[in-house]
Amino acid sequence: MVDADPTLRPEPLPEDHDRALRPQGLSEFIGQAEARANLRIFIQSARQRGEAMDHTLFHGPPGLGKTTLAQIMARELGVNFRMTSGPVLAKAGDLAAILTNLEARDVLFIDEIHRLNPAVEEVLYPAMEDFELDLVIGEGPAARTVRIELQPFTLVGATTRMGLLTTPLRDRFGIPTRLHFYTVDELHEIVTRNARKLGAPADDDGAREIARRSRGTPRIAGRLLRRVVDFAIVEGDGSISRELADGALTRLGVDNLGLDGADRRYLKLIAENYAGGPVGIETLSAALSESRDSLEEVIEPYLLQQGLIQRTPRGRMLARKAWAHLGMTAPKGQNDLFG
Ligand SMILES: Nc1ncnc2c1ncn2[C@@H]1O[C@H](COP(=O)(O)OP(=O)(O)OP(=O)(O)O)[C@@H](O)[C@H]1O
Ligand SMILES: [Mg+2]
Repeated sequence: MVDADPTLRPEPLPEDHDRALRPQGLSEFIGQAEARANLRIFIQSARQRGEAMDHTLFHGPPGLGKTTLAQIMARELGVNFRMTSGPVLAKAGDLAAILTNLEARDVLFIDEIHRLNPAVEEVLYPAMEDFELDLVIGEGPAARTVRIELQPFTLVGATTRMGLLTTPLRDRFGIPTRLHFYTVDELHEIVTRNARKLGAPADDDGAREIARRSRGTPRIAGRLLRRVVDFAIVEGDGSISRELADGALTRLGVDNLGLDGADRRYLKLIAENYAGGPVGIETLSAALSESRDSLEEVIEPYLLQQGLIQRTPRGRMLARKAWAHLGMTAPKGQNDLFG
């Protein structure tokens, strides 16, 4: 991962904490039409009943708006937003401290909820189901359990790995919501709006060029836009045309499908060293010095969605489109597999 530009990966960077570009309400949130329409109903119903909204789980690849939607929910419900994450909650007591401080109907957001420690997860079950906390006080023979009543609250969980959630946890979410990659049109709208907010207007083709090369992901669109704005200010007239966007993105190593160095290295490895596959994920992970998790969570979802690779029981295989994209010819027999 030496030559990959880290600004192109969808992991949160400090600039995400700059809230300038984050949509504040459901009506400002572009895309995810189905999720948005359903949330609107559930939020309004909870408000009319004066009750805590049901627990909600957002799952999908990084950078699609899980955290943003959780914040929007709290704002639209008119309640406090409390945020923590699976790996941060080391002990049951850490979670208990947060739960006992919630006010009625608050939203508690737990990011990376698939990484909860099992002892912490145990505490969460009765809290989610009955708004109760069973705490063990003291140690040894003197230990006793006390039950604490909690205020009704809404747990919003987010995960990039739905498959790693335990069944009892998954079953306690009344509103499981899958987020999908954005269409180019949706990203086009997001880029156009954000370019205006950043004071560097993009024309239609300029915004579309950035949208096309953002891997279906608003976080990447935001990052690429900021870099293109830099080029527009320093080397252009401060506005974004297709030529300017294309030049800037190419210099950033983002190709015309939106793939960056890490994506291309993944594809090339399978092409050049494994004749197009199938090759196991552990082998790829070792050869690329990338964790299996980051291959599965960050790199592969978009390659799969684009039809560049396929997952088979025997491993990953390049699809015909990937050979064409790499400018290479598939070995004989390969094309028969992918019509
Ligand atoms: N629908 C949208 N419209 C405009 N901007 C969006 C939208 N969704 C997300 N964004 C922007 O994309 C960035 C990433 O969103 P967010 O942090 O919510 O993603 P996430 O799914 O929580 O990612 P992760 O899985 O890495 O935590 C934010 O800067 C946010 O402002
Ligand atoms: Mg997030």
